[in-house]
Amino acid sequence: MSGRRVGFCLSDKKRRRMNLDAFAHFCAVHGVEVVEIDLTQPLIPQGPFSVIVHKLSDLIVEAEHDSQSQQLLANFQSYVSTHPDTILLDPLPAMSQLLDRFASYRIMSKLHNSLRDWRICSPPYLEVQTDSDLISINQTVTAQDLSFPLICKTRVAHGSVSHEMSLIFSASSLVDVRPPCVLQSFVNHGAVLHKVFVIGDKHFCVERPSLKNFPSGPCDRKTIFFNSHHVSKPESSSDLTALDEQMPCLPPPSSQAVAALVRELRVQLGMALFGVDVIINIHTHTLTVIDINIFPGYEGVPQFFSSLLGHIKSVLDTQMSAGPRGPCAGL
Ligand SMILES: Nc1ncnc2c1ncn2[C@@H]1O[C@H](COP(=O)(O)OP(=O)(O)OP(=O)(O)O)[C@@H](O)[C@H]1O
Ligand SMILES: O=P(O)(O)O[C@H]1[C@H](O)[C@H](O)[C@H](OP(=O)(O)O)[C@@H](OP(=O)(O)O)[C@@H]1O
Ligand SMILES: [Mg+2]
Repeated sequence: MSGRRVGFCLSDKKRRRMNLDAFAHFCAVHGVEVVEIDLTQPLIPQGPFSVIVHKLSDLIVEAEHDSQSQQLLANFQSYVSTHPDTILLDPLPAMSQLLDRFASYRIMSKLHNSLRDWRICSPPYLEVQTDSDLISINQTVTAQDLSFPLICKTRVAHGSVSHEMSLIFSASSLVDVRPPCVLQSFVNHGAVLHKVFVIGDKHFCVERPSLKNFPSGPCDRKTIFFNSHHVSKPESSSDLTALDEQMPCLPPPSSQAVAALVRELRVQLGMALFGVDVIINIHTHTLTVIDINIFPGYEGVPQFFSSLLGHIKSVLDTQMSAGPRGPCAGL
């Protein structure tokens, strides 16, 4: 596939985490040139690009309050809009919806209906927008059928702040809620998380440590504050992830149900590179979706490089057979 230049726009952290240098070598062997895009420089001289793979989540979040980030993002958006034949993985509007847990949790809550046959759901949750929402929050928790413990997550879904969470065990501890955030019913799942990593029409399931079970219902226990990156990384191990009592092993999620979930989310999100966090309810064995991530780490997926290059080739082949057209989404 000669003459194909794939631009990458990643933070330094993400570039190191995905080992972009190694991916560039892998692609070069297969006749694809990988180019790192410098957003601080004019983009046109750096192009042209057949595909741009990016994770601009940090920049989009920073652009909310930083003029320099706003300018960098505007430059990128201007380049993309004036180069409709450059395929974006993934489209910025699709990515932006997953930066906001209010938006991503609305998508998750619809899965209950669209995937009813597969008994897939997501936990009841509550959007807490402002401090004034806290005045009636106890009544709202009850009215929205949430059950203690509750897990409290920031509205912002990506970036270092987004992983600071808390477990709230009773109404009296709702004073620990810091809006804007979501409150989600905690679902006992035996301290096992199933990460579903999606790359185009492929997906890979990876088991990870997870929060242990807690007694259902309100209890007089102090709020637990934790960072999710200390709970569900491959090496995570703490009092929070060690079960207090033995329990029978749960069956893994059905591969057909996971495939149905991925198919539905690919359509709902209009994205190719995302992760879905799934747990199995220990009481109902229901497949429960608790989180969706933009361009995750794909740790534990040895096929990541070949799958990503395969997807890049497939979207280019599709574009080639369709001929030049307007703004392209990298679906
Ligand atoms: N509703 C829930 N019920 C039970 N456990 C939960 C629930 N929500 C989150 N958790 C636990 O908290 C961990 C972090 O939650 P979540 O994935 O929403 O955070 P995150 O910061 O978006 O994580 P990441 O971005 O690393 O995927 C999960 O891996 C799981 O162990
Ligand atoms: O934009 P951020 O840093 O929040 O993206 C995170 C993402 O939310 C997930 O935490 C990823 O972890 P996995 O879901 O386990 O892949 C992180 O990937 P990692 O390679 O940095 O652990 C992203 O950074
Ligand atoms: Mg998660």
